[in-house]
Amino acid sequence: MPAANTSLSRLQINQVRNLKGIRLDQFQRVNVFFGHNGSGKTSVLEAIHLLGMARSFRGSIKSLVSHGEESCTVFGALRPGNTTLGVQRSVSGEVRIKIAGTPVRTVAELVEYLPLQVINANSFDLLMGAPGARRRYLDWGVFHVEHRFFDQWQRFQRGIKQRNMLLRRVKMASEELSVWTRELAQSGEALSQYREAYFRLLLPRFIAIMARLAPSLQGLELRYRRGWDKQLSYQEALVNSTDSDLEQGYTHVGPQRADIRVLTDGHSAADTLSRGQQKLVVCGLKLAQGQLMSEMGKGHCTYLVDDLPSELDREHCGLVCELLASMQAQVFITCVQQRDIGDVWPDHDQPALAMFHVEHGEVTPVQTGDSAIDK
Ligand SMILES: Nc1ncnc2c1ncn2[C@@H]1O[C@H](COP(=O)(O)OP(=O)(O)OP(=O)(O)O)[C@@H](O)[C@H]1O
Repeated sequence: MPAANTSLSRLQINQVRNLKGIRLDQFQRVNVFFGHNGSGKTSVLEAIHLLGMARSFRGSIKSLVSHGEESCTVFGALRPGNTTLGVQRSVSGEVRIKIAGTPVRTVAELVEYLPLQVINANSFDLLMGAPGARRRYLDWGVFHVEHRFFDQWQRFQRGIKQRNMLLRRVKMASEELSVWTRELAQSGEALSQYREAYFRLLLPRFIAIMARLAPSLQGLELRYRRGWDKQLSYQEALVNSTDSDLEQGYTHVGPQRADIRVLTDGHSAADTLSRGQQKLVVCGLKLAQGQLMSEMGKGHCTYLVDDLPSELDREHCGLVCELLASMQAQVFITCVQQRDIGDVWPDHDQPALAMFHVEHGEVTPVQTGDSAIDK
């Protein structure tokens, strides 16, 4: 089992985009990567994501591997305990994962070691995208605080696949369909209860964080929808929808349709908020999850924040930094100029900052007192 409060102490990156062979072991709690466009800052975050999740947070594995190479590898060591993680992905689709030198078969085993929260341009999907993005967000949180959730989630995925296959095969309700309906009702109900319990804990933390991040945003609300009529049990809802399920060949109701609605004064936040306000809400959602995780004794998650200053004015960028600092989580953050984060990170937390200059795929640690580079 991973230790509760892990942080990355060493990182080795081979053949990830323009990062050919990088070794870093000077990490602090807050690690800022600065440099010009196209220098490789986001690729460093992607490499850490690969280490924690065995996949990229943008694009395919094929695009992640340096052009002309067959595979990319990331190796890291965690504090405390010096547990090592290693992930190799090849363009042919092969995945190799090692924990403490021992090969493991599933990504689920890996993700517990370095729980990651990403804030980047894709995070706007939380507001603007399809419900799947919000379900993944919710499930990330439930997975990391409720160890029984994953079994139910897997059971539900198996159940819905079977039931949908059957719906396409048979033309009318059958004994076999009733069996799979009952099985799905059980796992779906359990899955949904874990999500709802998690959401109830998350909501007040999100609201409190938003009051600090954007006090002028009045009437911000999150509403959870579980994916079927709230007056009915899941079994009842499935039975009621059997006819249309048979007609169209798939299961219409259930946790696979769950969603979180984000509202401001009763209006959809996606349609109402400015881009900067949307970014603050996204940061609030991600920070609330990290806070809840550590309050529940599950340790800190690690934040990967790509280009924090974009879309935010200096004051709001500073507020996000203050919250990140107060969480005591390890943070890897990118910006164009050193001062973009250096100047807004809270004074009292400056000793926790490490700066890295990224240029043409090379990463160089910079003394924080050093004014040589574009501060
Ligand atoms: N598969 C690849 N092989 C080699 N180089 C690549 C590959 N994919 C992307 N690159 C290059 O790697 C560089 C690093 O891109 P990255 O997105 O990390 O830059 P960045 O520093 O985050 O830039 P920005 O500030 O513009 O977001 C870019 O110059 C890009 O063209």
